[in-house]
Amino acid sequence: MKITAIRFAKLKVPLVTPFKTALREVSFIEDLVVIIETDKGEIGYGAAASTPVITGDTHQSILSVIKQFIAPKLLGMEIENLNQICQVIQSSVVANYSAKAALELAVYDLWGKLYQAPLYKLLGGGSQTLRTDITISVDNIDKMLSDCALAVAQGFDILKVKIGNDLQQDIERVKAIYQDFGQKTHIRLDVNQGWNAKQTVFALQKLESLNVELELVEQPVKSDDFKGLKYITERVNTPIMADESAFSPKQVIQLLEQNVVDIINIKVMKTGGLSRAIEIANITAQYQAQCMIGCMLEGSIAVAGAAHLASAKAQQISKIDLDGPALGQYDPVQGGVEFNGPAITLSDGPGLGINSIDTLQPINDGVWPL
Ligand SMILES: C[C@H](N)C(=O)N[C@H](CCC(=O)O)C(=O)O
Ligand SMILES: [Mg+2]
Repeated sequence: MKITAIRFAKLKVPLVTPFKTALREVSFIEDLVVIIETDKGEIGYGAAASTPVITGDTHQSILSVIKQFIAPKLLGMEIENLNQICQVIQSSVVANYSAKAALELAVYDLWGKLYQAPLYKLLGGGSQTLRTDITISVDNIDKMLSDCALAVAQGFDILKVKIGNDLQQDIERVKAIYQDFGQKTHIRLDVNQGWNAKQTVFALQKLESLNVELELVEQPVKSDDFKGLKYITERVNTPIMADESAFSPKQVIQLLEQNVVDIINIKVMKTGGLSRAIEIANITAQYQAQCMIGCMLEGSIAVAGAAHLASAKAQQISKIDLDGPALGQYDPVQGGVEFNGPAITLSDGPGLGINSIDTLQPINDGVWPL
């Protein structure tokens, strides 16, 4: 099965409530969809989110990097040579991880179709169902409490609470949420780089002294502040997780080798797809460190890839933050992953298991080669 062309489209889904973090605020899930065509008539789906404040990638940059630097090298390649294709994708250009992720996802989808098996089975096998947390956007305390109540009513028992835009208010937000929901849910915090090291130690020691039990705190300080992360990890009992600091296998080795953090958040938009995500999951296992599979605010095409990986790598990946599609008003993708509250069910169809996609908006000039 040979790669013959690549098509591009956009997919836009309105959110139930605006997604607000210390880094950005958005009201839609917007994916650039990549469709790889083959000489056998099979197509593979991949997708990428635009998160310039985290990856530096936009839909425009993803599209031009694929067309200009990567796609010309993929034309004619055999899907059965999966590792070789991933190597070409990874080495065609530096960085641009979201572009690489979208392409790798579509290639892995086709690999499953070639062997007529769901991806999680080809990757080693695992459970067909997973449980995700849900994100609570940073907002005023009343809105955050009502969002938590809604999430709990929908069956979620792990809340990923966004904070990081005001230290004192953040402490009050966490205290209020813990008071109302701390007994019935696990609470994760994601600061999205909003604090510095001393502020983090102050806030977490304060919360610990009040017996506020947090499952983990994600990326409290700037992505390049490894010294700050280590300073925090050495001074608090709450587990510290790296997100924006952990893109590459090399960074993950440094983070774990030097005891900079306790946990790693793997996202395919940061690793450049599944091949490096697998590599990082294996590295965390070597260090006997825990890891999470996470997502950007992205729809269910890319999340399906991450979910198949999480299923097959359940020994390494113990925490799941794949709630992107659950935050949308609807899911235009049929097959793939199905959400029912916190439960994610993987399709048993081949590859990612996607059957069809509604409301795809083709992009002008969005076919390669033209
Ligand atoms: C959606 C997911 N639960 C999440 O919170 N991801 C964020 C980044 C999302 C974005 O800005 O698109 C994270 O873990 O930092
Ligand atoms: Mg994060």
